[in-house]
Amino acid sequence: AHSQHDQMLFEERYLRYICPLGKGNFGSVELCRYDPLGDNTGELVAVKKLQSNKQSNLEDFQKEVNTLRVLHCDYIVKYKGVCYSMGRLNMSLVMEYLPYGSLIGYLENNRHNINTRRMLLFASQICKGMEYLQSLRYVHRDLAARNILVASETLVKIADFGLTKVIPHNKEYYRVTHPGESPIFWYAPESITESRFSHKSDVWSFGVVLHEIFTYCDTSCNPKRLYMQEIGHNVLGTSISMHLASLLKANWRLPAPLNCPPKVYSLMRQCWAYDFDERPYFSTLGNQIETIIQDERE
Ligand SMILES: CCc1cc(O)ccc1-c1ccc2c(C(=O)Nc3ccc(C)nc3)n[nH]c2c1
Repeated sequence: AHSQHDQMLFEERYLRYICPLGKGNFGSVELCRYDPLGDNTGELVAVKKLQSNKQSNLEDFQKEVNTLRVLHCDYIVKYKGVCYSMGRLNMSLVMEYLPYGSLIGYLENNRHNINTRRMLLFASQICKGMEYLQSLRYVHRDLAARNILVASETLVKIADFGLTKVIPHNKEYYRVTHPGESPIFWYAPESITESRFSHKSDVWSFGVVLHEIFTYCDTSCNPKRLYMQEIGHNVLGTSISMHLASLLKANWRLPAPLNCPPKVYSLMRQCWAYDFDERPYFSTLGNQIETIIQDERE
């Protein structure tokens, strides 16, 4: 059991704003120091302010907190608590601060001293984090390098559970009614065409994350750009997602990244099996990655 202090309540008056951490994918996230002693010895935390306190946002926010509160895994960004301000009208989510930021920036800025083994280490950690999420019947639905944070030179963690859903016990998948702004270039075919999300659609997205890692998140060959080159930039008529779905149905896949070991590209292709039943589980993916790491060591 976890002691009560785990669900810490952060008092707004001790939460010192330092700087913005990025508008990006997480909503507006700020770096703060929680400094009750007022001597700058308090811990650094990442704080996401709840957008306008529209009732719907409040419910979504509460859902995100409830999702996060139960997650305890070395490869998932730790939930620290909430901060209420203006009475209980406004809420902020307080998470552990990861000092190296998103995996995208880290790979782009450090590509010259990141070798295949470190890339595979990151991949195996994401695999373990996803295996843990699945054990709780969570489907992440937005697994992408932008949602992976770097804790240290040898540790990455899965972040941003704003889209995570729990699969009902009597079903194998989650159907989304309001796809909203969808990251379709990370989506499995069944997610594009039927809004069907499952552990196996997360596996598809993991394959795209592998591709991002082995291209050092180079914007010149990111998934969206490669797919759009193939689809053609001046597509009219049917929506881009329909073009993408037919491209995948025709068995076109993202090409092997430069210098990507064949065994790693074969892992990606397994994740991109059109039929979700043929895609591997995160457990088998993790074992295959460990084996490749061993081979790289020899
Ligand atoms: C609170 C929002 C949230 C919500 C959720 O559900 C899961 C994770 C997070 C989250 C999002 C971002 C961060 C960050 C960071 O952005 N760190 C950094 C460090 C250095 C640089 C340059 N940029 C950036 N650290 N911990 C973070 C937790």
